[in-house]
Amino acid sequence: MLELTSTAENQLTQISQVNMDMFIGDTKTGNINCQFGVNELPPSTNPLKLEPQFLSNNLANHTISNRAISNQTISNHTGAHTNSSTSANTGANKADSNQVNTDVNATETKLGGHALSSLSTLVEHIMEAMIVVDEFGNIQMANRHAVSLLLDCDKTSANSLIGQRWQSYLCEPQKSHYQQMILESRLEPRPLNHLPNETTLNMSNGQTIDVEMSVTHFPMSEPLFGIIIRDLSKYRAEYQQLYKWASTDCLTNLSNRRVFDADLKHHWKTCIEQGDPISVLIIDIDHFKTFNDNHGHVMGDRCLQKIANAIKSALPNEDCTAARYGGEEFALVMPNCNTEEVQQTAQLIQQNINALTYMDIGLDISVTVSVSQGHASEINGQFRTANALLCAADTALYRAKAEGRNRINACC
Ligand SMILES: Nc1nc2c(ncn2[C@@H]2O[C@H](COP(=O)(O)OP(=O)(O)OP(=O)(O)O)[C@@H](O)[C@H]2O)c(=O)[nH]1
Repeated sequence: MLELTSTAENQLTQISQVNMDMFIGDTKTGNINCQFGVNELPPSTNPLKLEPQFLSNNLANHTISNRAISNQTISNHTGAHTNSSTSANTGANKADSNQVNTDVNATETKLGGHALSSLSTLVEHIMEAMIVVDEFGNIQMANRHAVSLLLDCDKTSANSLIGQRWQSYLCEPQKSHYQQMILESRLEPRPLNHLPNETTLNMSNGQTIDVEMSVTHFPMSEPLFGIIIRDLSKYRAEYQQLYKWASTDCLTNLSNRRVFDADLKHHWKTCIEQGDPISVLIIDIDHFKTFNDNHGHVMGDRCLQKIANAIKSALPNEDCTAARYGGEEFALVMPNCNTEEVQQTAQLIQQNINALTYMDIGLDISVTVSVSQGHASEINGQFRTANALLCAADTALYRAKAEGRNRINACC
């Protein structure tokens, strides 16, 4: 467990204090009071309205300062970090280390280094992937969580990200969007700030990851943006698993009744609005109670799975939904399908099911199963609601049963 040194603790206190001052500002004038260092803008000057000359000079100094501060902060913590600068204890690097500390002192006075070093400490210790970018999107600070996420590597130093362009990790259209927002935030006092948004990032290994990203504008003498990135891959995978469980019939892997009802409602609305036909087909296994009684429920379950596969393989296109409607009953929503097309699908289903054998599940070659089917189609305003269409298909099925089973009946 990493312990904060007293210096780091002081720095964190300072940044919270400084940030409060910065964000609260002068309530009377509306100006943001920025009190970072003696050479910075006077408190009454809005730090975002800077002369270009000042910005570029400041940026150059600031870049040095961040690297130096980052190195200094890291070297403050003995042994806890794997960073190239931790080798500063060896003789060869001692001179560099001293030079770094001198740089820090020089630039701290100029830029209000307390706030920057506090920010650097915050970035280093926060338990989220965090980077800080300048107004051009150049990464000025990064922590190990950010390296692990963006570079997909736990062993690389946080410095590997420094100087890279944050935009290169973004996908379009977000890339252009942020580019524009960053540019605008430089021209006028409209800080780029937002709560966590879902987006997709390009990783250095060429893969993409779904993340949640928030951006916080730090109104320093030159704008800095703190970006916190949270990997959503794990939550996405969990969500997809939960969605599958909530929408699929676990025995047959077809959609469940909830999805059927939702799809019927959705497709009904779309087809009616566009003047397209829509059909419903209901399929019910004949004498399934007898099958169960003769062969047992376990075999009955295997039979349901085989019938579901036979139905699935007869679907004319991916827009159609095949669902287990209940017990031994299945239903299809078929958008953009007229009476002829639903009749053809029903015939294919009947052929597939009549051709099934059950030897693969250990039953005799003589065992067969048939289904009865009823369908109805909305073409020219026959039905007022989706439910009326469903009821008509059910009535057609009832007649198919009544007329002897193993047949297809169309609603007329
Ligand atoms: N094995 C198994 N059987 C089920 C499942 N769901 C419903 N059943 C059975 O399906 C049978 C349905 O029986 P009935 O409603 O009388 O219908 P049927 O015997 O197919 O007769 P008809 O529909 O009139 O041809 C019952 O025996 C239920 O136990 C299931 O998930 N697994």
